[in-house]
Amino acid sequence: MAQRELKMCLPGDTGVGKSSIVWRFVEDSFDPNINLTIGASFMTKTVQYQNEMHKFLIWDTAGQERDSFQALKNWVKELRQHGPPNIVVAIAGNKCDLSDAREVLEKDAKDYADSIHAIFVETSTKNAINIHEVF
Ligand SMILES: Nc1nc2c(ncn2[C@@H]2O[C@H](COP(=O)(O)OP(=O)(O)OP(=O)(O)O)[C@@H](O)[C@H]2O)c(=O)[nH]1
Repeated sequence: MAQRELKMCLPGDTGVGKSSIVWRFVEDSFDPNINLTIGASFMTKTVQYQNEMHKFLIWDTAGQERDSFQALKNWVKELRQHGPPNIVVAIAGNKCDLSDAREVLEKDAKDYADSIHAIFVETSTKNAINIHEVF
C-alpha cells in the first residue's frame, strides 16, 4: 500500500495544549500533569485513509509568548513569509471544555481564520473533541 508523509509543526503560546493535542492524537490519552516542552519534541503516527497509509511526522515546539491570540498572528506571518508555498494552516482553539475561562471569542477566531484561509476548529484534549479534525 502506498505511504504518504505529512510534516506537521505545532507552534503556539506556552501552556495552550500543543503537547496534549499531539498526545491525544498519537496515544488517545490526556495527562493533566503533562510536562512542559523543552526545546522541541518529535512523534510519529501512521493512519490508513482510503487506500493510502499516512505517516504524520509531528514536531511539537516549546511555546514562549503569553498572549496566545497575538502569538498565533505572529506565527502565521512567519509561516507565510518563510514557510513552503503549499503549507496548510489549521488553528486549534483548544481547551473548549473550559468555557467559563474563555479568552478568545469563537467568532473572532473564526473571522481571523477565514481572513487567512486557515482551517479553524475548537478542540479539547481533555474531552477528545475535534482532535482528528485538526489532523
Ligand atoms: N481543561 C483542559 N486542559 C488542557 C487541555 N489541553 C491541555 N490542557 C492542560 O493544559 C496544560 C498545558 O498543556 P501542554 O500540552 O503542556 O501545553 P503546551 O502548549 O505544550 O505547553 P509548552 O510545552 O509550554 O509549550 C496541562 O496541564 C494540560 O493538561 C484541554 O483541552 N482542556
